[in-house]
Parts: sequence; structure tokens; C-alpha cells
Amino acid sequence: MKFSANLSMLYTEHDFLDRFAAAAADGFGGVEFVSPYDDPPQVVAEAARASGLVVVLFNSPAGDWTAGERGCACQPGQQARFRAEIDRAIDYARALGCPRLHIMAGLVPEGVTPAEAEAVFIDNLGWAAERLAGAGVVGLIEPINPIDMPGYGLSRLDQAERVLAAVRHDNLRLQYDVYHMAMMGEDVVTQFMRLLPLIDHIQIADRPGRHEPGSGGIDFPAVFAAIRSSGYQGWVGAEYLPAAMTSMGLGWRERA
Ligand SMILES: O=C(O)[C@@H](O)C(=O)CO
Ligand SMILES: [Mg+2]
Repeated sequence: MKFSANLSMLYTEHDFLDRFAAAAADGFGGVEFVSPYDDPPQVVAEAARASGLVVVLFNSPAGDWTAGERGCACQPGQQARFRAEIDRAIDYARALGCPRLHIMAGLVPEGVTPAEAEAVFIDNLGWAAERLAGAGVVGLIEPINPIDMPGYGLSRLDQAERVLAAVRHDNLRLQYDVYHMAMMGEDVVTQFMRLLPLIDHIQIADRPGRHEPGSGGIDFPAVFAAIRSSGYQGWVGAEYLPAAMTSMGLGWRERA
């Protein structure tokens, strides 16, 4: 199995650009992160190159994260901003040689119905899927559980399936986050096997607590067995909050 270290959650004891080397030293093969945008593309690319790791995924610009922004793809009236943000992400993807982009839906604005937000999301995703295809980058959407991210525009699995079916573009796929699936009450293994043709990236953390696999109640032996038997060839992102120092909590990889 190919594991990538999510540098937005792992190795936060180091500055962002130093996390690449830390992940390499611990034997990861790839890295992913929410935001490379605080540094110029070439600077992030150089950190990745020096570490010898491949960048497998990052997110479209979320806006001001500390102010609560989570992207704008589902927000009416934000089409120009959304398109500019996808083009900015493509610049980074090119510099980083990264083949995947998680397109953040954003929070549903006050006064906008969920149906209106979903229609805007579908419209923007159709444009983005095509634009990203031209750059050789796969677009991904990820349902995020509503307890951790209340008000987010994509908070259920059935909604993600409906959106993917409506956009109907080969270049738009599903980011399957095992932790969010469990938090949403889904049967993690059954849904993974059913949705396999749509999935282009997996992320893992245990529930509750969002710590290392094996720290909570998700049946990770079954999850890893399912991933192995499925023939899934993609990356599995370690996207959890380390219970202590990141390097001390990597024993789960030997049991995977
Ligand atoms: O699961 C998550 O939270 C992430 O994958 C993400 O991209 C947004 O926070
Ligand atoms: Mg995730």
C-alpha cells in the first residue's frame, strides 16, 4: 500500500517546508496537504524535490481558513473567484507535478438553500473538471462530516454521489476519507467496495478523536484488507491528528 503523509496534520511540530524531509525520514513515499499557498510554487516544489517525495494531492484555495472559509465552489455569485482559484491551483499543481486537486465546496452561505448551493457546486465543478483535465490534474470532491465542519456544502455521501452523477465528467472523482465516512455513520468497508470505480484518493484516521488508525473504533484490519483485495492502486493519505509526536505513532503502517 502506498501511504502519503498529510503535512497539514502530520509533522506539525515542524515548519511546513521542513515537514517534507521529516516525512521522508520516516519512510513515507508521498505527501499531501491542504494549502501550499503561503509559499511560492517553486519554493514548495524545491522542498518536495529535496525530500525525494512525490506530492500526491492538495486542496483548492480555501480562502481565509482561520476566519472560517472553506472554499467557495457552492456559493452563488463567486464564479469568477472560483475560476481564478482553480487556475491558481493549476499553477501550483504544475510546479509540484501533482496529479490531484481536492476542490473545496465551501460553506453554504446564510440565506442560500442547500439545493441552490448544490446547483452552483455542480455548475462550478463541471467547469473545473474540464479545466483541470487540460492540465492533467484530476479533480476530487470529499464529503466532510457535519460535526467537524458544520454548514459545509458537501456533508453526506449520497450527496457526493448525486453531484458526481450530475457533473458526469471522467475527470471528477471521489476522495474517500474513512474517518468522515465513519463519522457520517456509513459502513466504511461496504461503501468503499461499492464506490471503488469512483475513488481516486483515500484518507485515513480513526474515530473518535481522529488519531492514528487503531486508536479508536474503526475496524482498520478490515479496511486495509478491503483496500488490498480491491486492487486499488492509488494513495492512502495519513490524515490524522497524531496522539503525540508524529514519528512515535507510525506503528499502524506495519499492521496495514
Ligand atoms: O478531511 C479533511 O478535513 C481534508 O481532507 C480536507 O481536505 C479539508 O479539511
Ligand atoms: Mg480528508
